[in-house]
Amino acid sequence: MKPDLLLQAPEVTHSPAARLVPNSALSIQPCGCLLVLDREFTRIVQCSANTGNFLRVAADELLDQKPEIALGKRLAGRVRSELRSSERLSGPLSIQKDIDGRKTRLQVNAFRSGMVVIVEIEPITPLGNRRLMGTVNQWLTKLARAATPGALMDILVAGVRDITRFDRALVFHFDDQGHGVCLAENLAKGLTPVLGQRFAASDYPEEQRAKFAEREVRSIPDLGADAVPVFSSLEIPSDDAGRIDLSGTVLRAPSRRQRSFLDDFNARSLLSIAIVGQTGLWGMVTCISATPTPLTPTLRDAARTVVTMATQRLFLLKARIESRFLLQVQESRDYLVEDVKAGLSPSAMLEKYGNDWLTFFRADGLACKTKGGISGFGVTPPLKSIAQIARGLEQRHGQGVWASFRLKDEPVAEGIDLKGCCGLLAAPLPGEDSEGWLMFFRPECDALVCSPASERDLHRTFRTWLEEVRGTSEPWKPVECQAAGDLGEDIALLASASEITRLNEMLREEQQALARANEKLREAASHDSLTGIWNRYRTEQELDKELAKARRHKLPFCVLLLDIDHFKQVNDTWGHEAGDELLRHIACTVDGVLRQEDHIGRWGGEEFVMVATGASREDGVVLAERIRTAIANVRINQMPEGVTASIGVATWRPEDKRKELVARADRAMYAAKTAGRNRIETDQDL
Ligand SMILES: Nc1nc2c(ncn2[C@@H]2O[C@H](COP(=O)(O)OP(=O)(O)OP(=O)(O)O)[C@@H](O)[C@H]2O)c(=O)[nH]1
Repeated sequence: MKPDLLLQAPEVTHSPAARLVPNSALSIQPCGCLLVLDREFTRIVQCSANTGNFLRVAADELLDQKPEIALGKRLAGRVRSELRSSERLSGPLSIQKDIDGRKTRLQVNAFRSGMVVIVEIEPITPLGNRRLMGTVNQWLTKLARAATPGALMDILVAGVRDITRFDRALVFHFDDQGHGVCLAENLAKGLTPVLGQRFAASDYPEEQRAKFAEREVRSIPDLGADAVPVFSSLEIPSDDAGRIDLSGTVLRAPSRRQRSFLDDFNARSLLSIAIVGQTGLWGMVTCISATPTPLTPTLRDAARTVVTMATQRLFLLKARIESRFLLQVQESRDYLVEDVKAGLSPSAMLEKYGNDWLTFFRADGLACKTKGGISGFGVTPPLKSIAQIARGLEQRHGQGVWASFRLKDEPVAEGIDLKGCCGLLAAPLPGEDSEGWLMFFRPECDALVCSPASERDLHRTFRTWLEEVRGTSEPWKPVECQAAGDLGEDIALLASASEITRLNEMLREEQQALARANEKLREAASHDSLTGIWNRYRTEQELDKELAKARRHKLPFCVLLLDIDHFKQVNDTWGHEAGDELLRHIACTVDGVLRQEDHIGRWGGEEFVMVATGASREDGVVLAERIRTAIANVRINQMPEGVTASIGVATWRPEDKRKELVARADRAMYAAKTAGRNRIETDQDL
């Protein structure tokens, strides 16, 4: 038999009762009936066995006939013309039939599925005195006012349950890996909550999720009701049996997976409505009851309207959260511009912004690796591990933002101590020869931390999920990766500015050290290391300056040469160190006696030279006397007795050179020594 035979019903002009051959692959729920027509909508090629209950025409009378027999001329014409230009009716149509003596409205839906058109027919049962419009409006208003996704979900489950009267309404969300979690729940008193319940992606495989996202609504009013077979008038070869896809109709019989899901909850009826985002199935609203719960299409559509509205609001709120997040990061970036100017270091930057960034990026730890080093903030792997990961990223990954929520399985982290960090978002710090990274770390997923109260609470799916996701963190959102990349660019600027500041700082310090060394050298070249006063070289320079000044301005000045008396005995008696100490004290004492413009220098050993500018011989003698008296009063700890000094005073003569002037002072000093020491002599007679 040709494979497309089932679609090619034989031409039948009268309406003899057709032979009923059940299609073993197809069955539906008894709450409605189903017609399968050829693609031109001219022949009923298959139909459910229960058409008589709804359409007043038995299945064998419908098979191979025109759709008008079942739907009436007007409705059939309308369906035919709408399906000429689209895949499905723009909205449900309705017809009225006399069923058991009562006028009953039937909702008719039709859509193309492969090579056939499927028509589903369900009775619209009256709502009694329920005012559905008002109820739906009230929930839509509440949804429109929800300020957070969490509040929105709570309103959604309350609303859907209020409309459908199921025992329990739940919102499940699928994460990027397809793992599910129950985010919101509204349930009748006495039922055990399943809020927070997780289940593994494998429990609801990708393919089924994708299909559900397309058809959006699944309704099983009574799991226990006998399935109704679908008939054809011809034997359908087993290869062709499943060629008609009923997954698009709300009437299809429950699958094994749905049965086991409902068994897990001890439930008898189900309504699921998909929450579909731009990237596919985000989650679903699922209602379940322990008893059969008939749901007229009107109520089902009302629940769907509420879910559709909630879906739009949810994505709006999420978009707002994302844009608030980006704004917060942008604000930090604006501040960073100032920090770049101020030369803030990366570690200071982490101190300044660390807490904010951890909150924005929902991370526990943060690290910044630059050429200058690694700084960490919050809970991170050890700095050594961070350096290893950074090296791995450079070698294996190159430039660009890199993220993982299962770090331990990544080659870049192989054999590295991660200290429990499971997620890493790494943004490169771009630069000429950059080796820098900004890294955010996340711990193991929160849900793994909560341990179930008992083994019984370890629901099968939760246990599977636990096995699948152990060692993973919350995944990183694309918007977080984008923001981290932007932040990385600014931090790269900050890091290089800080590096320049650091180098400048080093340069300045080196310059200062050099200046200090030079100063010391200069000091050493002109000062006596023991007493700190001028040395002989510097004193000679001063003498030359004074001689030139005297010659130019005819201004007299005196040179006093001082020699401590019996200094050898001081050393011999009190030790050399006491001698040094005494020399320091004498230098300091004499310096204190001199006027501001006069100078003292160490001439050698225990000899000192004083230059008294603008001083006459008499002035020189007075000064020498003051110095002699001051020295006689000097005492140091180690030496109770004082010392005396002999001073020679020489006065400038116009023909003087330095040597002659000092020689006269020296001779005068020797004269003082010879005359008995502790006295003053001048060069008057020399
Ligand atoms: N402690 C100490 N002693 C010094 C220093 N420079 C020179 N002397 C000592 O000073 C002493 C000078 O001795 P002399 O030149 O014999 O003269 P004097 O003992 O002072 O006797 P008169 O000058 O004749 O009164 C020597 O013993 C030197 O070793 C010094 O920097 N520290």
